[in-house]
Amino acid sequence: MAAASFLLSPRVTLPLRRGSRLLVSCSATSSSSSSDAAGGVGFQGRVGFLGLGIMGAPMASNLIKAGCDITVWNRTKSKCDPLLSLGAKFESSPARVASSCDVTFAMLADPESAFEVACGANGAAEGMAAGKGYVDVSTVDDATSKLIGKRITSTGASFLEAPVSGSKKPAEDGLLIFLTAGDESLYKRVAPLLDVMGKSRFYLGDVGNGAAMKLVVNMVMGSMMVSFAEGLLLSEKVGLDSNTVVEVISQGAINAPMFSLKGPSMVKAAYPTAFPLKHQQKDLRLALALAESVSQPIPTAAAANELYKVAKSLGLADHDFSAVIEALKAKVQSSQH
Ligand SMILES: NC(=O)C1=CN([C@@H]2O[C@H](COP(=O)(O)OP(=O)(O)OC[C@H]3O[C@@H](n4cnc5c(N)ncnc54)[C@H](OP(=O)(O)O)[C@@H]3O)[C@@H](O)[C@H]2O)C=CC1
Ligand SMILES: O=CCCC(=O)O
Repeated sequence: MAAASFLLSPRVTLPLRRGSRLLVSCSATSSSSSSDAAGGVGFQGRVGFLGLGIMGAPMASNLIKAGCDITVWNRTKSKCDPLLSLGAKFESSPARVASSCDVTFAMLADPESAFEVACGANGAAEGMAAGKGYVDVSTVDDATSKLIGKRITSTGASFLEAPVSGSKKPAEDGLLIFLTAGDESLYKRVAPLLDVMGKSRFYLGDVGNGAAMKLVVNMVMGSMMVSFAEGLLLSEKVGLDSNTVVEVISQGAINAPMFSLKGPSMVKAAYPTAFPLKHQQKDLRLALALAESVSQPIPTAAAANELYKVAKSLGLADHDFSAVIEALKAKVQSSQH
């Protein structure tokens, strides 16, 4: 196959950075079309799910609705209740989930919580053993992912990192994009489950490549949002109608679903949380560290990160990341006084 060529389905091999190969597996199927009778989705065994926040809850919910045998745990136990009503089982710690399940997924807030839940006291690693699998779908840095992978595999179990692109609605609709790396046989084993929760999946090789891919994507997204916010405020200042700006952008070369989705509510200063601002700032912080590790300047992302930090200090951490526009508004006000 020519170096730059690729096929859309079902599997694609592309050259990977640093001389190795990138194996890309694409599934163009949606959750419903990929389901079959066996175990609901073609996966035999019990599935654990740790972390039932904005993303974890709908992902686990889709697995239950597809007929999977799901056991859940969440630090705040009350968030398990809607899943238990749908038929999930409950265990009282990550270790107990892992020991009672064949494969366990984790969707945690950040590197610290992902490490704690996997490797801390009563963590998933304590319930792991040969034949089991751990799939971490949280957004973390490559170093944390490697540490978690090392601890999990020290038990004889397999490890796959699989952060996702796509937010609350794609999680609800089973349309996420999985950026996986690590144990390839575990990747193949859980593919039917990924296909319930997502519209496509990429296998990127060694642990760390999935985390890096996710941070690159979210670095671009965080900077795009700041640029968009600047455009909306500038247009308002010069007397343009912001809704018309959103419409014009949506018809041109810089159209992005994110602008059309978030723009109308940003104009109304409403920020219903899909992707919490604190997580976007975390991803920019991690992307900056990734860039520093290879001496790559990313000045636009660095500037965007500063604005998200200001937004956090204004009490906007749990709002949607589009609330970063409020940090720009605050800057204008402070420069006028
Ligand atoms: N929202 C989005 O659009 C997307 C988010 N992501 C990433 O997915 C991950 C989860 O995001 P999201 O669901 O939005 O986040 P939420 O903040 O809604 O959920 C975070 C989850 O982590 C748990 N948690 C936090 N700290 C700890 C801890 N110390 N110990 C145990 N559990 C803990 C929370 O438990 P509790 O309920 O007790 O607080 C909750 O289950 C993040 O890494 C995020 O960057 C990726 C793609 C899109
Ligand atoms: O990590 C969050 C990503 C949000 C999105 O892809 O829309």
